[in-house]
This record gives sequence, structure tokens and C-alpha cells, in this order.
Amino acid sequence: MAFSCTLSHPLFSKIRCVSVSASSRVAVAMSNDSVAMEEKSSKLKIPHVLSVAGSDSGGGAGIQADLKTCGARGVYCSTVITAVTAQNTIGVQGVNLVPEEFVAEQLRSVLSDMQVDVVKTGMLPSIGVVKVFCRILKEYKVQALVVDPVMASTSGDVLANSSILAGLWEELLPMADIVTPNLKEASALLGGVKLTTVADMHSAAKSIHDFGPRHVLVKGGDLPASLDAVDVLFDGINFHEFRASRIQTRNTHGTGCTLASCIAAELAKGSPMLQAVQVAKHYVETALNYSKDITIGSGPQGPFDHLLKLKHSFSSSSRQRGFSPDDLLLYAVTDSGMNKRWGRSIPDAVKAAIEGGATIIQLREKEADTREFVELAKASLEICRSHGVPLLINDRVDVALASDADGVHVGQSDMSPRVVRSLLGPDKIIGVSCKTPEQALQAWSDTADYIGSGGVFPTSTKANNKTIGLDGLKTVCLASKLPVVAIGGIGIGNAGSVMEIGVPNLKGVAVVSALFDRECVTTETRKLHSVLTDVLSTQASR
Ligand SMILES: Nc1ncnc2c1ncn2[C@@H]1O[C@H](COP(=O)(O)OP(=O)(O)O)[C@@H](O)[C@H]1O
Ligand SMILES: Cc1ncc(COP(=O)(O)O)c(N)n1
Ligand SMILES: [Mg+2]
Repeated sequence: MAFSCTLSHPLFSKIRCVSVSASSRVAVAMSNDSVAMEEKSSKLKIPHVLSVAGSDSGGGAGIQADLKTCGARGVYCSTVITAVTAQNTIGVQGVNLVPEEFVAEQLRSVLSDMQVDVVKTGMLPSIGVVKVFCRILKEYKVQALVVDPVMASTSGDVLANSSILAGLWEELLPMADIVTPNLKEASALLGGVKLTTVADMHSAAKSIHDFGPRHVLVKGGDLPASLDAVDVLFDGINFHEFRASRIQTRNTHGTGCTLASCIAAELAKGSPMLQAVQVAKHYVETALNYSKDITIGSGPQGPFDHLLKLKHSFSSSSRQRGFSPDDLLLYAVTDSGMNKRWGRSIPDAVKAAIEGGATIIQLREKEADTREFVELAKASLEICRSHGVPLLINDRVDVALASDADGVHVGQSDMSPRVVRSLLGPDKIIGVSCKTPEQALQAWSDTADYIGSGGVFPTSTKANNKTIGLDGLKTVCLASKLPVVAIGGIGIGNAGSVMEIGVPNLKGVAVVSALFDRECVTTETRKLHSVLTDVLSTQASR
């Protein structure tokens, strides 16, 4: 049966809602059709966490943290909003409570229909909301309940006052599979005891366990003078300490919400509790470390980056822009053998080439073992980033991932560019070696960013490599929808003639021996750079 109501709270005074009663929905859910649908949908089921929490306008904690965390951990997240807060990095400027009846309605909407695996609570701002939540949750079967007993924001502003404590003690905690108080919340739950050491955290966990939750995790983010960030888990029999290095950062707003929702996400995937806490702890540490330098807002408590992504666009040393075909102009490909012969490390060779004007670097390492290759890539990447030059890895997608290089160049017998794209994501650069028009078209439909075409001339770096000559290069360029870099036997003497074949998508030349099998890489790169810029300015003046 449908009915409409006007919500009583000032926040919603103008809003009318239309709803369907819970009982009619249960009846529908029991029909044969929906049973069949349920069976079908369970085959494609994604783990599902329901977050019951407050909205943080600043986006770092509360509902927003839970949504991002679940998203980052590959888990679906539905939401029941208990309060709307006006919050930023300075503090909490206002709190507007959602009426209890409307919290109840949201709960029923989600729980009656959406196959929730795990429920996670954050800000439950009043005893009424705590009671409504407990009453309704008992009507539905879920796999686990994670309770983050939020009482204050990190800024010290009150989000739920001590009047909720009775509801926690008597109703909520006995239902919880895990409760995750910080030091202040643990102290409040225990009537105000002082907690200042890890030993205190152990005894607090034990005492809170007496209220009935299956597990208690006392979080030590605010433990004074502790080098590590230590959390203590008690499962009713054993204690487990989780330690992470304490990240020096202002961006700790929302760590508690994030930890709890990550635990919920891992439980929803089916992990046992100990493993869920371990993963969540590691996730928070990684996210904090990753975003320790980002600056959002001017207050003392910044949010961090749940998606481990912002660093790239905020850090001044990172690439500031996406791939541009003009990056292909002077494409330097390192060769470990040659550099070794001339007594250079790969990072030194990279630095020298960039100083001479290389516009993109590819590391082609056929000799180094994997661990060494990753280290070489990381060291080279630091140099490339500080000059705004993209760094690609030849063949090795794993090395590109491990080093966070800007992309990969693959050959026809390496991993398909489409698979590489699925592994590296939309922002990385993917290049493919192509000798024929068909291969060039395939590279485009496989989502590559550019193609390397050759060998144009015979070369010592690839024995038995069929050359395609300038005519072959031109044919491939004309067919290609992607920008092209020419490769194979190209140096200062012939780069001009290659660039002058007269096709607009030929954007540059890739060079190995002409730069690295020489005594001074910077000098040779500079010479080649001036040949190429001469060609470009002649072409521009035509
Ligand atoms: N600077 C930090 N470095 C590493 N981990 C931290 C840091 N601050 C907090 N944590 C971790 O973040 C999680 C949330 O802890 P805490 O800040 O105590 O809770 P809350 O955010 O609820 O106040 C815990 O696992 C804690 O150990
Ligand atoms: C809406 C809302 N919920 C929870 C917190 C706690 O944040 P923290 O994780 O920093 O203690 C918050 N600041 N705002
Ligand atoms: Mg905190």
C-alpha cells in the first residue's frame, strides 16, 4: 500500500515522500517470481555493506568515507543517513538530525530488498536512533554487524552525546560482531577511565567485551607518544596487537570510519575477523601514507585519499598532464648492455638523455632480474617525474605496476594491449610495435595510445628483425589512427629523412644505439634534438 507523509524535521519540512509499506514488500518478496529472481541474482552477487552513518560535507569521514572505502575495496555500499553535518577541515559547524522515523524508513527500504551482507554503523546521534536501529536490524538476517561507536569528530566536536551510552551498553553492543572504539570512546564506554598505554587498551578491550560484542578493537590512533599506531583486538579469549608505522600527516580525518567500513567490506567478502582487521589496518596505513602530503582545506585535520589516486594530480613532482602525441618526438630507449659498456647506470643514462632533450623514455631491460628492474624503474621514474618526461617500461606490465611507471610498450607477441589496459587502467600510456596496417588498426581497437613502427633500417639491437624501410613506415602511418614513432636504425644522420616522409601522424623517432652506444649521451641527444626541431620548424613554415 502506498502512502505519503510530510517529514516533521525542519530539514525536511518542505519535502513530501511517497512510500510502500514494509508488509506489502515482504509479501512481494515471497512471491515465486521474486524467489526465482533472487536465485538468479545470487549468482552475480557482489558483497554488500550497508553503512548507517552521518553525512560529512567535507567528504572525509562518515557516509562519504564508507562509500569510498567500499568502492576502493570492491564492495557495494548502500547508505542510511542518520544526520547531516556541516563539516570541514576546521571542525563541525552544524549538525542536523534525520528524524528517527525516516532513519527507520531508510533501513527498511534497503534491508527488505537489497541482500545486505554486513551492516556498519557510524554516527548514531540519539538514543532514539540507536533503539530504532536495533529494533529493525533484528527483523532482518545479516552476516555481521560492525559498530564504530562514533561520539566526537577528531576536531573534538560532539556528534553523539553520552545519552546514547545506555543504548550502546544494553542493545547495540550485544548485537555487534565487532565494536571499534578509539581511546576516548573506549573511555566513555567504561564510564570515563583514563587510557594512556597499550596495557590500558588491553584491559579496556576486555572490559568492553563484557557488554557482549564478539570482538573489541580499541584503536590507538590517539595514543600519546607512541611511535607506532597500535590497535588492540580482543576476541573473548586472545588479544591481538595490530601495529602500523605512525604516518606523520595532518590528513587523519576519517581514519576511524574508514577502518570500520574496510573491516565490514572484508567481512562481506567472507574473510574471518582477524584477517578483515589486518587488511583494514593495512589499507588505512597505505592510504594515509599515500596521501600524507595532499592539502585540502586550511584547518588542522585534513581528509585523506581513499582511492589512492589524488597523489598523482596533487604532487608537484608527478606528471601533471595526460599523454600527448608530441611526447613521441625524441623517444629514448635504454639498452643495459650499451650503458654497462660505457660505465653508466640506467638512471644516469636516463638523466643524461633527458638533459639532452629526450621527450619520453622507455626502459628496455633484457638482462636485469625482476627485483633489480623494479628498482631501476623507480629510480628512473623519480628523474623522469622531476622533468615532466613520461617513463615507459618495455614488455613488463608487472614492473610498470610495481614502479608506478607511466606506461608500457609491448610487442606483437607480448600481452595484448587490451589486457594491458585492463591491468594498468585508463590513465597509463600503452604503445605497441606494428609492422603492418592490420596491426596498426588492431592496436587502435585494443585501446593503445601510440604505435612504434619499424624496424625502419637494419639495426644491431634486434637481430633478424625484418625491416620495413621508409615506404613500409609510410604505409603503416597512413593506415594508423594512432600517432606513430619510427624505430630501427635511426640516428642523427637519417632522422631528418624519416621525419620528412610527409605523414602528419608520424610524431617522432625512437633511438637506442645513436644515444646510448656513445660516450656522451647528453651531447648526442642534444644533436638529435636539434635535427628534429629543425624538421619541425621547416614543416611549420610550409
Ligand atoms: N598517523 C597515523 N598513522 C598510521 N595509522 C594511524 C594514524 N592515525 C590513526 N591511525 C590508525 O587509524 C585507525 C583509526 O584510529 P583512530 O584515529 O584512533 O580512530 P578515530 O578516527 O575513530 O579517532 C587506527 O587503525 C589507527 O591505528
Ligand atoms: C559524519 C561523521 N561521522 C563520523 C566522524 C568521525 O570521524 P573520525 O573518523 O575522524 O573520527 C565525523 N567526523 N563525521
Ligand atoms: Mg582519528
